[in-house]
Amino acid sequence: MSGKTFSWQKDADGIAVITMDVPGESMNTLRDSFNEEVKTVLDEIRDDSAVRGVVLTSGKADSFIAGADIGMLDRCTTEEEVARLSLAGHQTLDALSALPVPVVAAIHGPCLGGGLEVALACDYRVVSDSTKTLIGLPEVQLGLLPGGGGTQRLPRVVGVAKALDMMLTGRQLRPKQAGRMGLVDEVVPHSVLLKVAKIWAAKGKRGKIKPKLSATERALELTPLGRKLIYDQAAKQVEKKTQGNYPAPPKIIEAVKVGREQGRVAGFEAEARFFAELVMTPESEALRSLFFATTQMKKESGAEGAKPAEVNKVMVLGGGLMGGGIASVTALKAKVPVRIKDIAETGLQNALAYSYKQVQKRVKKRQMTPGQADKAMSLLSTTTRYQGIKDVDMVVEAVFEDLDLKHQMIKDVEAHCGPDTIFASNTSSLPIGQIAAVATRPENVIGLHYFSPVEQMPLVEVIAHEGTSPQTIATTVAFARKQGKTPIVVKDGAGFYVNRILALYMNEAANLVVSGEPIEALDRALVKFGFPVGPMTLLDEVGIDVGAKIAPILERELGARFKAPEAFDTLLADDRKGKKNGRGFYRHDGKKRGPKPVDESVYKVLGVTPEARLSGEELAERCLIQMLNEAVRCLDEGIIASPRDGDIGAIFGIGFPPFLGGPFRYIDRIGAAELLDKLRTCQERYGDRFEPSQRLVRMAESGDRFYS
Ligand SMILES: C[C@H](O)CC(=O)SCCNC(=O)CCNC(=O)[C@H](O)C(C)(C)COP(=O)(O)OP(=O)(O)OC[C@H]1O[C@@H](n2cnc3c(N)ncnc32)[C@H](O)[C@@H]1OP(=O)(O)O
Repeated sequence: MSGKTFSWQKDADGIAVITMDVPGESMNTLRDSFNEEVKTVLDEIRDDSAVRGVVLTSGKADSFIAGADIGMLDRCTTEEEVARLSLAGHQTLDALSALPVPVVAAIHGPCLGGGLEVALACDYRVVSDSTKTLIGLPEVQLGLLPGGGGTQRLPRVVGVAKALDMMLTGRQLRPKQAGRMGLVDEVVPHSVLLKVAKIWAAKGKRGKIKPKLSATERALELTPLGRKLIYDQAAKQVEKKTQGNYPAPPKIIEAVKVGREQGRVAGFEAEARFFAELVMTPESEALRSLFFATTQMKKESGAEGAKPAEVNKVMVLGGGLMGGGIASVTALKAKVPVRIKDIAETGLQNALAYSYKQVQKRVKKRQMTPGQADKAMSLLSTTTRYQGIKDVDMVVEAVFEDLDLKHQMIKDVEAHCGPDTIFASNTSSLPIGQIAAVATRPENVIGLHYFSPVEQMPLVEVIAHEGTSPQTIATTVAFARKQGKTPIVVKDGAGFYVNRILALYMNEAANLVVSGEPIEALDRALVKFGFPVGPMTLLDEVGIDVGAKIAPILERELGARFKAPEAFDTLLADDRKGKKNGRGFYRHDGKKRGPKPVDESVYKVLGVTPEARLSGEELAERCLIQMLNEAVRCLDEGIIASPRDGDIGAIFGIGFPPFLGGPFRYIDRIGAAELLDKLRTCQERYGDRFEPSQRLVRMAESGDRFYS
């Protein structure tokens, strides 16, 4: 990068406009090297007695500042180096604040992390009402705290409780939300942003900042005892949510507390120190790697050289939970017309109701206007017959896991749709090659595997069988992205990647329950390890019947290590399908929210007396090493193209603990030799399902790692 990032110009009214525009980059990010340049600009402005006010804006079309350059943080090797960066940033922003004239941030586009910290150092903030404008401190998602003064300045502007909420969740606010909170002073159309910012700049320096607080909030915020309640409550919630696995949230609370209770100097000093410590933690390193991985993946087409075709009309076959969800993200996210087909009217009504519920939620949260909701719903239509679909570009089938049924669908679609229509199957276990076997145009057949609940789960697996054309792959990948998903392209094979590694983990959990380990202890152990829910809760959610249906397919295609415990059949014989019929491992008949009690009668059905013999760590480890070993096998067999895809797939598809960076980063962290050792011990004790993969054996010998 060369050239200047900051320039300034004074207008006839004496308002100086500073423009930030990092040369050669699509987005502005903050770097250490800018401090000197900013200092020079501020000196020049201070020396110009004709300047009455300052507006700080971005020269980029659609971004203000997306935060500190994460790559710069990644290159730091010591805490001292990071602390120096943070303190230098504090000095620069203090100098901006200390200008004798009012300073206004004119914000359009992402204003995140260090970007918001810059804006907080200004006297006023004016933002565009564009959907591109996002305001927040997302550092916690990188395992960090705001290190540019955010932990100190935000509480002064919006109050301690709201500041903690923003920093602990990392959530990004829309302009109007930020306005309601008092974080920004005015929300205006983009076209008049600069003009309005200049009016604010002419108003004069702002006096003492007072957060907008309700009477109850004031009672809490303005007394030491009240604030103690806020800190304690936040700490309790953080512990519950993170199980102590993430080091950043407690540091965020501590930095706010030090600043509020011991004063400005102590607060800024604590922030820089904690920031430096956090950048060096393996948790932050893993979370930063996710940012780099997902950014890199956004640019990949899935098939080199192929250009995606436009998808202007979609059909979804099957109006069940998955079909309804797929139709919903197609209409609401991708904004593409979608026709749902089901043999039963009730299925269609349920699918429409699913989308209606989604839009209502958004309207309630003011993420959508009622007009936008109506428009989104108008993109959905239903049918019980193949009609009006000649021009659909993509058909996504989400019917039962039955090969004959899927074959029939391919024949129907080929008979009723055009020659280029893509047939995407949402099968979770059947190899796509087998589904495509009856197709006259197998190049149009592909797997597009969503996870439930579709609107929440960020991953999709795109599965190309041997005959899938590169164009079909590229179109499907681009379309999944339009639906707001992160696609990974995986090779064909039973269970693909995610369900394959999940199946062994779930089987092992079931084996542990069958051996008498208490259900809640097992779930607790894996939640403590960092999974969002335990395996038995997950099985109840997904459906014991679904697990039982997939298991034999995986065993037949992949071998005896996938043999599920016979317990599945025993449970089904007792009519236990999980949450869907209210009979599973847990009781589903009580209150809707909060933890459910274990249905003790399940032990009797399984013929076991529950007794905890293994520790939580041992329980978690036994399930986990099965998942890790199988992930390595998938890499070896080319099911996933890279450790990066395997890590993203496990985190976004299963909820593998993000702070560990995914199975492959985790293996690198503990060492292949250590994992091999654990697998061999289990193989001796429990059998060959624990046989280590060949690649792991080789890596343990050579000391190689997945990531350099
Ligand atoms: C001291 C401070 O407190 C510490 C910090 O500020 S840490 C950083 C906090 N900020 C963040 O976490 C925001 C990270 N960025 C994002 O979430 C998203 O990029 C975004 C919402 C801003 C935009 O998303 P989107 O429009 O999809 O664009 P996206 O493809 O992600 O990014 C565009 C480019 O900007 C880069 N970029 C965005 N934010 C960046 C950042 N903070 N650091 C480095 N690069 C960044 C991306 O790497 C990408 O670069 P490329 O074109 O060379 O590949």
